Amino acid sequence: MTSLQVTDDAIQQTRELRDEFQRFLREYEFGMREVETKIGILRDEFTHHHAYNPIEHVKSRLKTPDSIVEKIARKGIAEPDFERIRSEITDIAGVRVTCSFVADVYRLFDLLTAQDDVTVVTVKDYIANPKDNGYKSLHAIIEVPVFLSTGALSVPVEVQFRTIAMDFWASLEHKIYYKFSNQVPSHLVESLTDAAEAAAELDSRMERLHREAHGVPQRQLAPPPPPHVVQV
Ligand SMILES: Nc1nc2c(ncn2[C@@H]2O[C@H](COP(=O)(O)OP(=O)(O)OP(=O)(O)O)[C@@H](O)[C@H]2O)c(=O)[nH]1
Ligand SMILES: Nc1ncnc2c1ncn2[C@@H]1O[C@H](COP(=O)(O)OP(=O)(O)OP(=O)(O)O)[C@@H](O)[C@H]1O
Repeated sequence: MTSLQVTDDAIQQTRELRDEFQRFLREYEFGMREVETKIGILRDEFTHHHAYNPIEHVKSRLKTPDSIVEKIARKGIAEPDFERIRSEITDIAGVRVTCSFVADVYRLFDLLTAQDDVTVVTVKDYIANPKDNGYKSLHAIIEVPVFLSTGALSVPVEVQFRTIAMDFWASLEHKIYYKFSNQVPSHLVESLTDAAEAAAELDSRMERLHREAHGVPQRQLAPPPPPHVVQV
């Protein structure tokens, strides 16, 4: 049996790499918390001043080290260092905002991205342009400042805005793909696409109902995205 010789130097280097990785992830956690705070303030302000809460729920997640490593491999990043990972993987910090209605999705997006300290990096409007499988959501990579003892840092955060119906569909679709290890039988793929249409129809009906009940003028459904939205 061969014995593994681990030198003190190697142990020290491994510890330093671990510490650096933890520091790296912490920056994203801080960025995520900044965005959570911004969304929380918008929700509270809406609730108090407009007697209406456009947000159903907010879910945040920090990508796990395993998921980061898997994505590095998938993207074919040959010699990953922290700088490379920072520039290539922009969804290490993620916040998902689930809204009641499609109009609220765009309203929240506008209110968040109009803030002075928020920089919009990319926007993918999968509501105006759903994916072939029927996936709908509005995605934005934004950068927010984080103030550390060493100075200010700009941290990218992926924010996904969607309705409850879109969220329900996406979560089921994700589970089905996981269950079949991405080899989903074609009849299920078709059913999922049909279900996405049914979810979109439900969104429209619920929004119409809501507007009628509150005496709000009906809007043209499937509105043109705001001018600063980059189409996919
Ligand atoms: N359930 C489900 N989620 C999706 C789908 N497409 C995108 N998403 C979610 O949205 C995230 C980002 O998707 P995109 O904005 O299209 O990003 P991308 O083109 O995959 O680019 P990378 O993030 O660089 O891989 C994914 O990590 C998922 O969380 C889909 O078809 N089904
Ligand atoms: N921006 C986000 N906000 C909140 N949750 C998210 C966000 N993006 C993904 N998630 C959720 O986090 C969980 C794990 O995601 P993970 O980082 O492993 O993969 P992913 O981001 O969905 O995909 P990929 O690795 O292709 O980017 C899943 O349940 C996913 O729905």
